[in-house]
Formats: sequence, C-alpha cells, structure tokens
Amino acid sequence: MNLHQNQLPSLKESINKYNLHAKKSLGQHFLLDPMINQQIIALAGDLTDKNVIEVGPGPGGLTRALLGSHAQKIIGVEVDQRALQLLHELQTYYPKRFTIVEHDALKLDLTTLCEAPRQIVANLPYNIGTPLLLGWLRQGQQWSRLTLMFQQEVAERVCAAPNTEFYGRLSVIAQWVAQCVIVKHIPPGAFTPPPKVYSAVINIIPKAEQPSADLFKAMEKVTAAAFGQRRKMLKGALKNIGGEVLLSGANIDGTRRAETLTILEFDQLARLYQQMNGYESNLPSTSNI
Ligand SMILES: C[S@@+](CC[C@H](N)C(=O)[O-])C[C@H]1O[C@@H](n2cnc3c(N)ncnc32)[C@H](O)[C@@H]1O
Repeated sequence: MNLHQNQLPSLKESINKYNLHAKKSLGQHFLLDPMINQQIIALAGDLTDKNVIEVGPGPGGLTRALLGSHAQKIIGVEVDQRALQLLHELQTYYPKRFTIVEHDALKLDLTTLCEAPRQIVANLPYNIGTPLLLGWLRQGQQWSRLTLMFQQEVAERVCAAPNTEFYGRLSVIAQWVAQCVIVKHIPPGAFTPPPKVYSAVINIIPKAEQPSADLFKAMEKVTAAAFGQRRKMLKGALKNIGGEVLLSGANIDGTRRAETLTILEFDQLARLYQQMNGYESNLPSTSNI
C-alpha cells in the first residue's frame, strides 16, 4: 500500500458520494460485505501474475478485494455512468494495476482487453448472465478460469447432471467444454437490495481439449432441437435435423428423452451432425470431453 492508498475512502463513503443506489434495469444487486468478497476472490484460485477482468464492478466491493490480491492487472467493464465515476476515482489509487473500460460486456470481446493468462471474476448482472457465459464458453482456453456469481437456479442449470430437474442445454454445453462446480451459496440478505432468490458462485475451468467452432455450432443446433421439445422422444424432437440417422449412428434409442442423454452421447450426436452437414472434422477424440 502506498501513502495515497491510506486516504482511500471506504466503500460506503464512495457509494454515498456518488449516490449509487441499485437500478433494477441493470440487474444490480450489490455485494458490499468485504468478508464475502474476500471469500469469492479466494475461490478464484491463485491470481498471482494473472490478468483479471471483472464484469460489472458497480460500487467496487469485489473490485477492492481483487485489488488486494496478487493479480497483475484488474480490468473492470461497466456501463452504469454513476458507477463509472466512482470507479474512476478508485482507479486514481491504483493507477498501474486497475483499468476501467466503459462498454457493454455483451458487445465486447473481453479477450482483447489483456494478455493471457486471464480470468473473469464477476457478480454478474442477473438479466444477462446466461448469454455472457455462453459467449465465454465459446472462447474455451482463452480463459484460465471463470469465477462467476449467478442466481442459484442458473448455477444449478450449469452444473446439473442428466436425469435431474435442471439438466438442459446450458448444462450440456458448459460441462462439455469445461469443469463446472458450484463452490459457494450466498443468501439474499448478503446483497443490497436483496434479490428474491439465493445466489451461487461457480468455478468454470475450460478443458484442455476444445471443440472447433464448427463442432460447437453443431452442438448448439443438436441441443436446441433436443431440449426445445424436452417432453418429446428424441426421434420426434430431432426429426427436422436428421434425427433418424443421428440416433442410429450414435446407437441411441429414439424413444429416450433429451434429459436422459449423457454429455458423451450429446458429443457423439454433435459430431455426427457436423459430419452430415459437411463440416470439416479436425477434432479431439470424444474420450476427453
Ligand atoms: C449484480 S451487479 C454487481 C455489482 C458489483 N460487482 C457487486 O458485486 O456489488 C451487476 C453489475 O453489472 C453492471 N452491468 C449491467 N449490465 C452490464 C453490461 N451489459 N455490461 C457491463 N456491465 C453491466 C451493472 O451496472 C452492475 O454494476
């Protein structure tokens, strides 16, 4: 800590100064408890020499915990003008390590913001958590790890096993390309204002072998068809995308339903779909996925 940092206003003082009350339209539920923010940073693993992007730093509670870690650089991406003013003030205390980017995270390729090794640590805006995650999953090993807070139901969907209530498209795609583990549950009362539901932090670590962009698209197509009509048998649900050939090629009984298929079975269907549609097959073996 340098001399200047001794004069850093407290989180509460900063929030009052910039009159930063939470806006629903921006999915804002602030996490202001320094202990919980420290615990989340600890769950992100060893940040030494890593570049960390925080999506939606807001008032900066999690950001302050990140600034106290050994991360090399911290880059905050935020859209809220009031929060941006507050963050620019915080930045004056950490001019070398902390950068603020004013941008919609959905419209920005975050990998362009810093060199690898890079991680994302974020308490995500509730309304856009899923599309943000899907975009980062497509980027595979560009990321060493994602430590993300979602509404608990979304976190459960990401990590669900076959034949369970929450197993669906997001579970298949996420667990196909990454190891996904819920590492912490956080009650509504920890947030300002409290959301209606529990939240959960997930650690997502991309696997060493990643599908090509074409295979990823094939998986999106197959899972959309299969889970689009999840009550239907697969032979019906996959009819419009050549289900009969796919199912016999993968040796899967067409009377089964999507929620019973393992990730490996979906992987086989996606590869067959990719081959049937003439994509090039420069792919890792299925055994590692
Ligand atoms: C759930 S709040 C978390 C705030 C803060 N990190 C915390 O934990 O207290 C989500 C944050 O994401 C920001 N946000 C909302 N939409 C965004 C977008 N499209 N791109 C970047 N940030 C966004 C909000 O302004 C808000 O600061």
